[in-house]
Amino acid sequence: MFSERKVLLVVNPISGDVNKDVVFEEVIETAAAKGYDLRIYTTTGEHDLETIREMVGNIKPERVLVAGGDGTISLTAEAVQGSDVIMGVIPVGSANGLAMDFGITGSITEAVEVAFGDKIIGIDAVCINNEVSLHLSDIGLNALLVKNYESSDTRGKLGYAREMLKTLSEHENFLVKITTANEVIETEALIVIIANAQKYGTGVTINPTGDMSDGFFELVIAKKLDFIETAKILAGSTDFNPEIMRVISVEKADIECLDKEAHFQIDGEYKGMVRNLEAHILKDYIKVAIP
Ligand SMILES: Nc1ncnc2c1ncn2[C@@H]1O[C@H](COP(=O)(O)OP(=O)(O)OP(=O)(O)O)[C@@H](O)[C@H]1O
Repeated sequence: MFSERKVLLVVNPISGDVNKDVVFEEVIETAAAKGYDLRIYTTTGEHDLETIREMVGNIKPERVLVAGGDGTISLTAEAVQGSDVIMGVIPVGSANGLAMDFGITGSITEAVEVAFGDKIIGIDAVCINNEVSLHLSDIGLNALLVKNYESSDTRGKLGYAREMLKTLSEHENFLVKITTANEVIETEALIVIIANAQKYGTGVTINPTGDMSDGFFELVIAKKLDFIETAKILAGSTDFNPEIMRVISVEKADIECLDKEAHFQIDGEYKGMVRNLEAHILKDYIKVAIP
């Protein structure tokens, strides 16, 4: 059947440990039932951004469905950004923090239903040193953990715990100067998080007030690991002890590490050591189908 309504499915064959056959079956069936002409792209790990961008330009799909982890979702968002295309998310990665923040937590069948559904919202992104962060980026402790985890050969929860202990013993606090439209903060920090979303892929909420569509991002500045403040975060409280933790909502910020370089990660990908970061919001970066 020839249809003017086209949908492109992007699948990362290696993400998570989920058999992608179920994804193919569900999407093929639903696309046919809804009268969509379906095209499929399987990522290769090489030049995927350019290829998806080119396919979107040529095919002009109404929607692009993406089945993968956070990495593949961010990549696809970047490829379709600037068009009117709606992105549908089928979370099948080892880290699905982004999908969790979109409220997409059910089965593959449910995710496919949502991806073809009518509830659409605009999602902001944060531009950090000319790179795009859809989710959570940071300098300090967690970025060092991402680095250690990436370079270790262990996987899973046990491997994560082992790298966490190693990271805690290696990490040193740093001095940071943060300049926003309203204030200049100079402080010692364990971590500074640039948060568009609320939760890390592990499910830990770090930014309870985060709203991906409000035109702001949050800076979460923590000076030390503190049981009470951590418990408050987990309980969704925002009433932090300012001596230990601050959360501020901004549209733009300059961050300077004053005494040494700090480890830096964007959306779970280690980016090396940095001295300076410039971050600003990219309002309404992409349209996403949500439950
Ligand atoms: N066909 C492929 N072969 C090997 N690597 C691939 C392939 N397609 C995509 N990739 C790689 O997969 C990574 C993205 O994985 P994604 O985030 O979707 O899933 P994940 O299971 O959550 O992965 P991770 O554990 O690395 O977060 C990218 O590094 C990308 O280069």
